[in-house]
Amino acid sequence: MKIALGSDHGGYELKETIKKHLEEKGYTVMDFGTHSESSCNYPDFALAVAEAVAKGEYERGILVCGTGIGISIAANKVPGIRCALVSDSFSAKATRQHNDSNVLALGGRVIGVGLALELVDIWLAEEFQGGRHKNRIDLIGDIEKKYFLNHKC
Ligand SMILES: O=C[C@H](O)[C@H](O)[C@H](O)COP(=O)(O)O
Repeated sequence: MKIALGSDHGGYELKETIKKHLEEKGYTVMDFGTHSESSCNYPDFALAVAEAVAKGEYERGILVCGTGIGISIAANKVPGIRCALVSDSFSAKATRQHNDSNVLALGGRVIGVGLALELVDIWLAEEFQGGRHKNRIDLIGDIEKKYFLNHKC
């Protein structure tokens, strides 16, 4: 599985730890930055990762900012992106099973490394259940069509 990673300065340290963890597990990882703890703007990295996932260049994306909130809000503006901000294992599992989330957002200033890596592993392993959940994903797609009719990545 090919995974796109991104963060701002608030998520930089955790993003680096996640990158090492995923590489050790044999995943192909592309780091879209940021590449230091210097202050930067999370929408830039959300856009880069979200577009790469929306275009199908990467199967999943993982984004980290201080809280995970800003970067998830920004990623969810890209049509086709279902970015889930997660800080517990039940939600990590459920958002794959029910929402078919294709981007995971984490808060580097919120959760510890141990929990973050556990959430990443759960989220990457879990499958979408389809069925009634597929209908709801299609309804989300309808909302995108209503507002982004002329948009192309
Ligand atoms: O939702 C936004 C993120 O948590 C950012 O990482 C945060 O706002 C950055 O804050 P600061 O510029 O004060 O480090």
